[in-house]
Amino acid sequence: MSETVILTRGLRKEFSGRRGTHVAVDDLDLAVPAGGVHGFLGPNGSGKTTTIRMLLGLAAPTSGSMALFGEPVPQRLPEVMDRVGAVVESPKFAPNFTGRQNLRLLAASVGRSTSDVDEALEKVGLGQRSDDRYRAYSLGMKQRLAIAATLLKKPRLLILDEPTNGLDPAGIREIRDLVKDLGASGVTVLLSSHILAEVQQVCDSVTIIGHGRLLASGRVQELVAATGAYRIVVERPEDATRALEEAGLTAAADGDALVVQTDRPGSEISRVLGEAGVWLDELTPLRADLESVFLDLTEGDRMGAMPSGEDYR
Ligand SMILES: Nc1ncnc2c1ncn2[C@@H]1O[C@H](COP(=O)(O)OP(=O)(O)OP(=O)(O)O)[C@@H](O)[C@H]1O
Repeated sequence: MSETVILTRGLRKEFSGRRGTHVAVDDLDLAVPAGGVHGFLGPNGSGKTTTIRMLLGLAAPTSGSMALFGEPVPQRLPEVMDRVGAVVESPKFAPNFTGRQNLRLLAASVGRSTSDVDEALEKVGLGQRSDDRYRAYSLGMKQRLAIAATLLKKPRLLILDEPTNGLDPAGIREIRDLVKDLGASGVTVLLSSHILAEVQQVCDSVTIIGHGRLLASGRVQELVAATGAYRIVVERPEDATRALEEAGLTAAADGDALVVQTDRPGSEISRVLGEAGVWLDELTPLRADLESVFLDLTEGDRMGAMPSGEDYR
């Protein structure tokens, strides 16, 4: 069985304010397996940052337990922190120094070499821009430098909290490609986001939360399992519709194709049509995408979390 890199059990965080107690994280069981990219998804205010802050010892849980690499945290954080890199808040870099100079300073303070710096800059693809001043960097370049800084210690777990926030589409694509490469290189990446399209393209597995509670967790392929519908293309749609209806199946026209809603296997459709002498050109199972799964699961949470009229993305 693969190692569980992040594990929480019954994790809870309450904030007390003038208006009483607010539960930001509620009985959360999180399990992130080693290797690949794990999406940590939820609408704004659902408790992602609070969970990450607790894992990193930046906030104290109200109750529950947490472990990183099997070691209880925060108790044993000092022992595991050299295996963990995190970009949670925007890191402070010197604006008049170049990206490379900033990283060299950092490397010197943590006992890393200039070749470690070069390697990290190479990995995040800053290339020649490494020698430009930090203040001239775009938001995406700043984000990549922040990731390069965490790579200096060659972490086995990388925690990125909404790394594409505020980036333009090109910047989002760059970070997405980088995260994908890092996951493929053997680093376990926890990627928090509320942008579904982005996560679906990079993540191997996901945890979806709403109002601090676990809503779903698993491999992306499993979460977006077949919806019980097939799209078929046949030469004689009228004959196909009739044959399917006689077999108790309904088919609705969808452009040149037909959509058949059924929980029966696709082979059944092909048998019914074959027996009626209608041959299939195409039969495709229709799948929900992660976005529809997410929207279904978090519908109530989004309504609670967002002021009316605001786009939660
Ligand atoms: N220090 C704090 N004091 C009081 N309430 C807080 C504090 N930090 C977070 N919260 C509240 O806890 C809830 C969860 O916030 P959190 O930032 O963890 O959500 P998130 O899922 O990371 O959201 P986003 O996607 O907007 O970053 C929110 O209702 C937030 O207002």
